[in-house]
Amino acid sequence: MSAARDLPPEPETQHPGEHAERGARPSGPDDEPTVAEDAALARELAEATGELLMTLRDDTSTGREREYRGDAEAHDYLIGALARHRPADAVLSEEGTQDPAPRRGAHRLWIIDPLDGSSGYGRGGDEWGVHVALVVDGTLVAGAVALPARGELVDSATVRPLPDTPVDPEAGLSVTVSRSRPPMELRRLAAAFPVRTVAMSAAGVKTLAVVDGLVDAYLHSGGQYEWDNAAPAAVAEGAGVRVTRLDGSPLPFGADDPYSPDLLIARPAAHEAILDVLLGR
Ligand SMILES: Nc1ncnc2c1ncn2[C@@H]1O[C@H](COP(=O)(O)O)[C@@H](OP(=O)(O)O)[C@H]1O
Ligand SMILES: [Mg+2]
Repeated sequence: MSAARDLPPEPETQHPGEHAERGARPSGPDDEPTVAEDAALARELAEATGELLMTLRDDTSTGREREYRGDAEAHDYLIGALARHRPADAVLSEEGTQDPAPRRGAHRLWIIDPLDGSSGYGRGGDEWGVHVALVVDGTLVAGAVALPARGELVDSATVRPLPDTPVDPEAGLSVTVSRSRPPMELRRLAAAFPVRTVAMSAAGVKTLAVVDGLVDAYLHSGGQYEWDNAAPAAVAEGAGVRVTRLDGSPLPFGADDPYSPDLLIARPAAHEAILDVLLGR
């Protein structure tokens, strides 16, 4: 037997859009749910949490109290539902404990943001969402994003593939960015080609703007957390949209520290054009 054959197998680095069969089981025993079943559960839970948040929004007055209750009640609902549907799985939630011990080394880890864009929710706007994603052995395999006030609900297994087109350097690119924390990299992009900046709140709202073909890219720097981008990244990759950090490396998922420094979510040609500028290629 050769030395190479004695080595343990390479860890899987598949992302949702790369599964040959969208329903394939990524790893683990045969009685585990398939990716399609997990994506369907993510969708069902994001939808139900969104309905809960819509009811709460209509029953409370504008402001911080609504925001806090939205965060807490959506978290409690999702934690309870995951405990019923997937009792053996670990969960990382924005509103949960930050102690990594209970989820460290988990085979299956749900990463949830029960209410992304909570300040917009508190104000009564429509730029907020629910994120539910699943990471298996460190690989993002499924996710769903609900934007209940906009009537949008997508999951990584059934999202419509986004067609790609070449970048026209004369026309430039449209890039959605955080309304409150726009990235400083915009200046370097604008020096290379025309950039139309579109400010939006909430990571799911910006990601779905790319997935729906309304803008070419979503660029963020200055920090975020895994719960902000796990489900959006899963849905984007399911649609054939590229998701990386600004240095071109994969986004981290399942680390002890859920901090996620920066990201670029863009259709393939736009992703390449933007990284060419940022990396000086
Ligand atoms: N610099 C930063 N540090 C930490 N979190 C950030 C951040 N910039 C954005 N985020 C988080 O990313 C999500 C989307 O932000 P934005 O709307 O500005 O794009 C928000 O999540 P929450 O609303 O769940 O807190 C926000 O808190
Ligand atoms: Mg968030």
